[in-house]
Parts: sequence; C-alpha cells; structure tokens
Amino acid sequence: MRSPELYAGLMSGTSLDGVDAVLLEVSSAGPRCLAHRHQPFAPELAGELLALNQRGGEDELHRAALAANSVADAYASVLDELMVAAQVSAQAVRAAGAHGQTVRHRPELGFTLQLLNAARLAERSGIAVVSDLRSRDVAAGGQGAPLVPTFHRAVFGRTEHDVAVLNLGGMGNLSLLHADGRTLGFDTGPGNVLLDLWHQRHRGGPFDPAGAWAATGQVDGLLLERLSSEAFFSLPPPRSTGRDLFGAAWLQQHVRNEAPQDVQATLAELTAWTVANALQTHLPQAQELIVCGGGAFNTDLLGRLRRRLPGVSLVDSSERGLPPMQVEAAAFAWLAQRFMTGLPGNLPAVTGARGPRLLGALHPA
Ligand SMILES: Nc1ncnc2c1ncn2[C@@H]1O[C@H](COP(=O)(O)OP(=O)(O)OP(=O)(O)O)[C@@H](O)[C@H]1O
Ligand SMILES: CC(=O)N[C@H]1[C@@H]2OC[C@@H](O2)[C@@H](O)[C@@H]1O[C@H](C)C(=O)O
Repeated sequence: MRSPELYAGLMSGTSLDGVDAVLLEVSSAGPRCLAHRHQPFAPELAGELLALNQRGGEDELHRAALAANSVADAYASVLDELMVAAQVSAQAVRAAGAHGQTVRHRPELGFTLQLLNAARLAERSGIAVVSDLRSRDVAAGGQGAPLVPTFHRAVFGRTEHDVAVLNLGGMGNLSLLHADGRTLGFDTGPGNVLLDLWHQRHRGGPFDPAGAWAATGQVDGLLLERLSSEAFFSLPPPRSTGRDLFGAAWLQQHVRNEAPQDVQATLAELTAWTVANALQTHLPQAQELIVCGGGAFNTDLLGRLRRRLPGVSLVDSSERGLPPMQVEAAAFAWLAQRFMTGLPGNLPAVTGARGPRLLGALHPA
C-alpha cells in the first residue's frame, strides 16, 4: 500500500461567497477528507471580483493584478486556519491545488481566466501550489470544465448501478457515473447565480435562505418559456458556462414586470428544469442523484427537482461521505495529487480535449 499523502484543496467558485479549504488524505484506499474550513470574502473583494467578471470597467489589468493578490491572501488565510485546525505543518502537505477566481471563461476563444497570484500563495504558505488547472485542457481544445467528474467517480462511483452527481453552485454541473466505468459530465447552466442576484436586488443579503422567498412566489409560465429558450440549454456536451453568459445582463434581458417573488420562483424552476431535462436526456435510467454545492441547502429548489424527477432519489452528498461544501475543494486537492504524481486530470470525454493532459502549473514551496 502506498503511504498516505496529504494535499490541500482551495476553491472559490462562481457564487463569490468565499473560499473553501480542505485537507485531503490520499492513499490506495482512496481520498479521505480530514478537515474543512470556509472563510467568506471581504465584501470589498467580492464586489471587485464581481465587477471584474463584467466587461468594460476601467483599468482592468491593474485591478485584476491587485485582486489576484487579494485572492492569494484570502486563500493563505483560510489555509492557515485549516492547518491549525488539523494540527498539520506545511512540510507535511505535499501540495495545495488552488483554483483561483474565475473572472472570464471563454474556451471558444482559447482561454479561461482564474485570478490568483499563486507565487504569493506559495511564498506565504510555505506549501507547493498547483494552480491554473483549466488552461491546459482549453489549450488542447477542451472546455476546461467541468473538472470534478473524475473526482466524483473516485468518491461516489458504484459498480452496481449508475449514479448521477449534481453540483449546485453558482453554476450547475452534472457528472454521470455509469456502472460500467464510463464517466461523462457537463454544465447544466445557472445553479444559484440568478437566484442570488435577484434576491440581492430585492431583499438584500447574499442568498435566499433555504429558498424560502422563492417558495412564496408562483412560477410564471411565459417567463419560464423565455428563459428556457436560451440556446445553451440545447447544446450537446461537451459544454460549460459561467457568469459570462448567465449574469445580471442575461437576467435583465428576460425579466419584464413580473412580481419579484414570482421571478424568484421562476428562476428556481428554471434551475430545476435544466437539471431534470439534462438528466432525463443523458442518464434516464439514473435512480440516484447525489447533490452537493450550496444549493443542497435550498429546500425549495430540491423540492422542485424532486417533483420533476419522480423516480429518482435525491441524496445529500454527506450521506455518501462528503458534505456538500467540501466536494469541490476536495476535488482540487485531488487534482493536485494527480499533477504531482504525473497523472492526467482531465477527461477528454467530458471536456472535449484532444487527449488526457497533466493539468496545472507548479509553484514550489
Ligand atoms: N442555506 C442556504 N439556503 C439556500 N441557498 C444556499 C444556502 N447556503 C448556500 N446556498 C447557495 O449556495 C451558494 C454557494 O454555493 P457554492 O459555494 O457551492 O458555490 P460556488 O462553489 O461558489 O459555485 P460553483 O460551483 O459554480 O463554482 C450560495 O451563493 C447560495 O446561493
Ligand atoms: C470556469 C469555471 O470556473 N467553471 C466552474 C463553474 O462552477 C460550476 C461549473 O461552472 C463548473 O464547470 C466549474 O467548476 C467545477 C469545480 C468543475 O470544474 O468541475
């Protein structure tokens, strides 16, 4: 048996809620999460990252460089807290897989951009940092996303039956884990991002807790029809998306003068429809859908999904060994392990890349 190794994973996703950090033990028995910490972004940094997600701001290069420093500092801070909580020294960790903050995702133009000054993070933490984990896949003609399906296979895959895994973050993505070993996956579209934006605009606060406000509204059939006619939803995989498409401008184009709570209900229904539609098209025989990401706490959204998928049991990822907010960060620790051991991180069947590739760039400790 290979001796166990420790890796850290650092993830800040499209919802801009902050950074999740996990400490992952990787051994021949598989990956095991030893500790988890979350730190929210300071509101000024979250605001600046959101602004940098939108085109047309002033002096973007300068601001992006400073934001990349601040992201590194935020990552270093939560990493410090994680190491103290786990009582582990920097020397004991072989590497940290650090995602950075996606501010542009344009694989069709040959780039995807995650802000993170990885050199600064390595310098501050004393831990080797594997970063920029998407660019090589894009360079090889792939989408650069989603990358988590191989990790989902490692922790949630079964040989007795097919399993689907749904990440409901800012965006949504599905992994299809066939019992015969085939792994597929793609982005479904907006997860929580539009719900968050609409809630922030009308109610304040970062998100709609448990979807309670959405539950007070009525789905507007005409609005749902307009939203669901978006071409992205009928694209065949490989496909990925981000705030580049599903942001405030997209929402504004579709909403007319519906009551705010009805818009919220309709946005929740849209997310449920995209997921149910994708699952019924690509894995109609699935009986189990494991849910992770912050959307796993949105009771209203899960109810809508259940109603659209009557034969499918929805299972919180914690019932399968990994709590919803730890899955993505654990995936990036696992991707760091793949890099450090010279193994490819992407799945060409998922991203559309020309072949398997070593993903990431190394900043030694
Ligand atoms: N208690 C809750 N009730 C409702 N929604 C919640 C709750 N907790 C978290 N969320 C939702 O989950 C989101 C954060 O999820 P998560 O951290 O998984 O997304 P992310 O990793 O930033 O995005 P992505 O997976 O697209 O990169 C919040 O923005 C919010 O919409
Ligand atoms: C470009 C980018 O940051 N994409 C994210 C985003 O958040 C969810 C979805 O869109 C997914 O494609 C991806 O993240 C996960 C971790 C992935 O690569 O699998």
